[in-house]
Amino acid sequence: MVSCSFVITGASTSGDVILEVSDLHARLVTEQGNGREILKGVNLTVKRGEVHAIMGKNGCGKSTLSKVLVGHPDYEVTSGSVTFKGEPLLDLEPEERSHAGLFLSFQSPVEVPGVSNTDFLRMAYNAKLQASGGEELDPLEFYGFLMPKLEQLKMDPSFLQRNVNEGFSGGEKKRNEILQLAVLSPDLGILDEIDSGLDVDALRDVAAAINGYIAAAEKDESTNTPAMLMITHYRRLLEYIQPSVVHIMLDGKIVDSGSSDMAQILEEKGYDNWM
Ligand SMILES: Nc1ncnc2c1ncn2[C@@H]1O[C@H](COP(=O)(O)OP(=O)(O)OP(=O)(O)O)[C@@H](O)[C@H]1O
Repeated sequence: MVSCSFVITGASTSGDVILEVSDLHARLVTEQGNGREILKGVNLTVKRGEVHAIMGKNGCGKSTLSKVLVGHPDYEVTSGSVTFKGEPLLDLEPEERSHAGLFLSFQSPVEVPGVSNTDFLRMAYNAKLQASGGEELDPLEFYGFLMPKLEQLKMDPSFLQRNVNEGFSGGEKKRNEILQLAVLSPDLGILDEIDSGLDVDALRDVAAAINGYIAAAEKDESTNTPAMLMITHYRRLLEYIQPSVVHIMLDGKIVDSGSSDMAQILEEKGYDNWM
């Protein structure tokens, strides 16, 4: 079993608070949503070097939380606050949040016909470099940057020539999300049900790719220590990637937080234990 407790030593920034969510309320502003409140007072503190898992019943607001954090236009924050790396997050545009170091993996990654994976990754990487005043990488330089990432994640280079997610299997799409994560190396990576729809082997491969990313981030002294927030329904993922904290979310709120044992209790007793 590949297991990794993501408690990073070495980097001086490990342990700093990276995300602070305080009494966050948000409602839907889509036509069908009818202004319904989904987040009803979420509190969450994530420090560098930690992996947090959020588990909760269908429809309790887990994905909404992740989308509100990245600034999805379907939701409006009605009260509460979020700071990211010590600065207010909610006034930033989605693109600015990404450039600030926030990354959300898609639950159902979209296909982008006609755009090769390499070009897509290079555009995303260069946009981030540009935003921080860095110099863009040309295709050759980017290739040199990308190849070690592929090796870290044990991904086949043939992935790069194909169009983004076009014809990819479910497991390949999820691994491609992890490749994007590794290229952008965000301060906080949010993985929304990265394990959904995967068979046992694909889950192991995706978990190994995440652990590969974590191990590389651990060694890389040139970047700040990142943190991860994983939304999942299944304990199985947490057997491969051991979280620092597990949160239980019910009806728009985090109602309990604890060690990874909580996922075991959840499996045995169900959500009734918290209702
Ligand atoms: N864009 C939207 N339009 C209409 N309803 C929405 C939208 N986004 C979320 N909702 C509703 O808000 C509620 C919370 O949804 P959300 O996706 O956050 O739940 P979840 O906890 O991630 O659920 P699951 O575990 O099933 O993925 C659900 O009732 C959902 O139908």
